[in-house]
Amino acid sequence: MAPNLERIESNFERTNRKRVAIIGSGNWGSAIAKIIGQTTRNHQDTFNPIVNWWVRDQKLKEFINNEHENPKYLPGKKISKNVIAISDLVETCKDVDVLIFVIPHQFIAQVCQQLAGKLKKRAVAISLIKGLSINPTGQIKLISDEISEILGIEVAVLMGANLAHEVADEKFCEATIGTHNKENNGEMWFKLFNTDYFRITIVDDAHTVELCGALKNVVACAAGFADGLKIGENAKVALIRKGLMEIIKFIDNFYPVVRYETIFESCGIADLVTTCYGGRNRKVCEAYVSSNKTLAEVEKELLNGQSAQGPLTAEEIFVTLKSSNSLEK
Ligand SMILES: NC(=O)c1ccc[n+]([C@@H]2O[C@H](COP(=O)([O-])OP(=O)(O)OC[C@H]3O[C@@H](n4cnc5c(N)ncnc54)[C@H](O)[C@@H]3O)[C@@H](O)[C@H]2O)c1
Ligand SMILES: O=P(O)(O)OC[C@H](O)CO
Repeated sequence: MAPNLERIESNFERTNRKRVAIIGSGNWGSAIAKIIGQTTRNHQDTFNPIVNWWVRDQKLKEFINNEHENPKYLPGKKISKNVIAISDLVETCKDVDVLIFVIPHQFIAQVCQQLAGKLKKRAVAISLIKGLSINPTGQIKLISDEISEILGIEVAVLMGANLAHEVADEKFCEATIGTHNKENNGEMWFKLFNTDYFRITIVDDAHTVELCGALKNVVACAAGFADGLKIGENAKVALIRKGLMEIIKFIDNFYPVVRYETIFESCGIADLVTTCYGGRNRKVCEAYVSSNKTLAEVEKELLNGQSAQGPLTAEEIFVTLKSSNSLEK
């Protein structure tokens, strides 16, 4: 660590300011690291500005700590020097008060299991992960619930119309934080994420926020198919509208907690629309339906190690619907 950073850190070690760790260094993880680098420096009354960042790959970690940029997942965007890449997961999260989970959803269980019993007692977390988990009997589980069960900590969620490359360019957007009780940590989450170009709204409706974020990826796949098949803009929008109705029906059925006003926040219709026009799920599914390649092949060719979450989520939902006899003939 550079000597000036050591000095800053030792000053803050003596205070109660919260230590933050980011778990995930992909496309969104890197855009978020850029924001958190800024907000923790801007709010040194609340946060220790030295942020731990889990970067699995050793070479990538070294490059990031020298150049302050993630060349694989977010090339050309500088991340502030107070965000320190660490390749050991447990070391990244040691003595940390606030954990930000931002990895593709298929890896969350194995990552959390490595951290079980090793976190600070009063740590809290937020999940930026858009996806679902499924248990052996075919029932879906929210990723935030999975994190909470494995680690025994409170978990909020952040979802929204947030294409990572636009956020990294500091183009204006909104995002929704879903909490279970915003009196608890709402102010802290706002300070940690809100900037002049990344505008946060907080709602006490974490389940709806998270389900909107996960389910819109499936509709985005359908939008990609529509583009690949060239069925026209009117038909594509009809599909998005019907997709939204399906999302609401699914939430009503499996998590009857839906608050309709939450659908009108950034996590709802806005994210659905942005993903169906500018997202990776759309792109991968358009290429898939226009070629003879498998989804895995097009994902590899187009995304360079990034992960489209929609196809996996579609599979998880299919299993859930089948096991609950909810599939329409
Ligand atoms: N990219 C976006 O525009 C965007 C925006 C909002 C939300 N999200 C959501 O954020 C989540 C993370 O997306 P992302 O874009 O940062 O990731 P990504 O799609 O770029 O995937 C790369 C990440 O996966 C990790 N990874 C690969 N193999 C792994 C393994 N075996 N174990 C653990 N981690 C592994 C890599 O280290 C890297 O952090 C997803 O749920 C996504 O839907 C993405
Ligand atoms: O690129 P996608 O399809 O994973 O979507 C990215 C974000 O979720 C858009 O908000």
